[in-house]
Amino acid sequence: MKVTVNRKAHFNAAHRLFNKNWSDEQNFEVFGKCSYPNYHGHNYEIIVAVKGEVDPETGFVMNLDELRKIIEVEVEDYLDHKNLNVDIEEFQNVNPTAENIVILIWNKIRAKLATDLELKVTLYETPRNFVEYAGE
Ligand SMILES: Nc1nc2c(c(=O)[nH]1)N=C([C@H](O)[C@H](O)COP(=O)(O)OP(=O)(O)OP(=O)(O)O)CN2
Ligand SMILES: [Zn+2]
Repeated sequence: MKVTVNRKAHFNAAHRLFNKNWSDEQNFEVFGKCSYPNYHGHNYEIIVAVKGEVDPETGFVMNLDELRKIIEVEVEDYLDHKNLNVDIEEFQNVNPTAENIVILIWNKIRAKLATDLELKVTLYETPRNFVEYAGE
């Protein structure tokens, strides 16, 4: 019997969505206001869902305090109050869309979890725009 444990977190970050090979007009056509050159910010919310068997000795799938610490180091310390285009190595040549941000977060958390645990990350870029990634 598998159970999913969830932990919410948030970070604030600035970004600009654009393709460097396109003109400002082309970028505005595709990315709209998100392509403005001087960046803009979002209050990102995440839900980290870890699924696995309940350990009969602890009653835990995993200790949520351990998950809290992983998120703090891998997500909050890494992304909070950063300019994603400028400060984050992975976005030097990759557009920091919600899709690409959730993949980055998933990869960083995945590397810290036991292999028998399943992981899904949900990222809210705005209260109405959100993406999900489970490593498929
Ligand atoms: N597939 C994607 N589409 C869009 C992304 C994205 O990351 N992936 N990102 C953006 C913008 O960065 C941003 O999310 C849009 O912000 P905003 O216009 O404020 O979004 P809302 O729809 O929530 O605002 P409303 O008030 O409802 O207009 C765009 N597309
Ligand atoms: Zn944006």
